[in-house]
Amino acid sequence: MAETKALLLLENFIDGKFLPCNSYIDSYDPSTGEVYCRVPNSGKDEVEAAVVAARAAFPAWSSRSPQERSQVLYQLADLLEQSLDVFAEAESKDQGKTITLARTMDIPRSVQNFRFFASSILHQTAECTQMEHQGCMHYTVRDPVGIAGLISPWNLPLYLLTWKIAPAIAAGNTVIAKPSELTSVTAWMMCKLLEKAGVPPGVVNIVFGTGPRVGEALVSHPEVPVISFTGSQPTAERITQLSAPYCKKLSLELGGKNPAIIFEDANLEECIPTTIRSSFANQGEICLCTSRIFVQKSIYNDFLKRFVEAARMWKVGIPSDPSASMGALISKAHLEKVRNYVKRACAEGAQVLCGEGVDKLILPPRNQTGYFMLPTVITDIKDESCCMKEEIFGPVTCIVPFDNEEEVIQRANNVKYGLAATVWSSNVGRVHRVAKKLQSGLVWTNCWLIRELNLPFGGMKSSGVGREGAKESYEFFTEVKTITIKH
Ligand SMILES: NC(=O)c1ccc[n+]([C@@H]2O[C@H](COP(=O)([O-])OP(=O)(O)OC[C@H]3O[C@@H](n4cnc5c(N)ncnc54)[C@H](O)[C@@H]3O)[C@@H](O)[C@H]2O)c1
Ligand SMILES: N/C(=C\C=C\C=O)C(=O)O
Repeated sequence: MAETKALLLLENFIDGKFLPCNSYIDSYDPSTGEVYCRVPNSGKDEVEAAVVAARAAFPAWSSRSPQERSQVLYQLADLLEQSLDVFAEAESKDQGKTITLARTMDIPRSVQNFRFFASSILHQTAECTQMEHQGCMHYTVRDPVGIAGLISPWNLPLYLLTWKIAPAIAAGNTVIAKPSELTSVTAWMMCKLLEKAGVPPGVVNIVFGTGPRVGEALVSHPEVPVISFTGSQPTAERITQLSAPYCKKLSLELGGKNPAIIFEDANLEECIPTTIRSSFANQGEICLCTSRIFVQKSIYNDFLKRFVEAARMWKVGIPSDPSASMGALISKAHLEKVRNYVKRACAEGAQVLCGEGVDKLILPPRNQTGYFMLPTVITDIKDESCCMKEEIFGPVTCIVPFDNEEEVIQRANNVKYGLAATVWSSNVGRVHRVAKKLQSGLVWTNCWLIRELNLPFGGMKSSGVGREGAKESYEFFTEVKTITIKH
């Protein structure tokens, strides 16, 4: 681990080698607000070097059998798992999330991403049809696209980066990945495992830095025909514009304004703790987090009281505290943005029942400059309010009453996003009916964030374009060809 003046110094990883950069940017520890790491401020030159390496590595890597590539992915998964604790500590320090979440979700899921695609690549099949009246058969073949550009956000750094790297290289592509400049450490640590896992130089290249500099250089490079992006909607718009002249293949996984719909026959013993988690896990910084809770009128007051009591028990603490439920938000700017939403809601006449501006946050002296915020519950708020329409991406959730099924479906759908929803009811017919009518790429009923990696993941409307999953990622990272044989 290279360090200068006690700061962690990251390097780009290109062609199997760690390379210094001409300039660096500061990266902050969200729990203290202090600079603790320096991240390469890469640009066009670094992307060019990565393209040269990825291009050279492509013929040999894409010619390997799926079985051979699969073995490499399994090796990488094992190595990552052997270092689970150090990766979890690094992710927690870099991102601000609790060590418990990093240890039980982020890093195990990163390991699982490699194992899952190591397995699923062995089970992909082609299509074949007959046209007997014309004496023809038709079949498809798939080939890796080439060099894939992978751009990921700061909220689930290694989890989301490996969710892209694993399917891309399993399908035979070589990749250039750009993690968020705010959370680059675990991606850099992973590079140290690649050689031992048997990943040849140039197959995985990682260039660090900001979106406008290195992200745009990657998206605009003519030799990178496929871009998989997870992040915000405004950035997706920019990426779409930049890649349009090259007709690039794009996968866009974007934000959400996710509703929870709670009917009067819901099992509140399960619903309340799960909805607390779906609202506040990872400081509310998960694209799938609930931020609008619709509760049927007959149980509204009871729900509100119990939910606020539970929110007050959701402990905010320093990320390394294993008993903390919530750590620090990602940055000072983001904390300000989230707080501003609460201020705007108050100005519109909404009530803040707990959290920001109501309860006192107690932190050790060293962490008082960190980016912490209490879980915040807002009510008496109109559906048209910015807090009910825009993605806040922080520990803020709004609770409103509803009368009936038809009304709540219409209100839940009345936002530009369509990523994830939860429905709580013990009436099986209603659960199916409502799930079908929601404009949402994912609907969890009587649960949240139970992931089946085989099935399509992604959003409708402004929440994205395309899906990720066993079949979907394979199709995205390959080009299909239809061959007709006349006999
Ligand atoms: N749907 C999903 O699966 C999913 C998952 C996680 C996060 N998200 C969304 O991501 C957002 C939060 O992440 P964020 O703040 O890091 O998003 P962001 O769009 O600011 O950044 C995401 C990535 O894009 C890069 N980037 C920024 N500008 C760029 C540009 N002009 N060209 C190329 N790359 C650029 C960033 O450096 C970063 O690596 C939220 O909207 C959240 O909902 C969606
Ligand atoms: N892509 C996935 C989750 C995204 C979360 C966003 O913050 C996944 O579980 O595969």
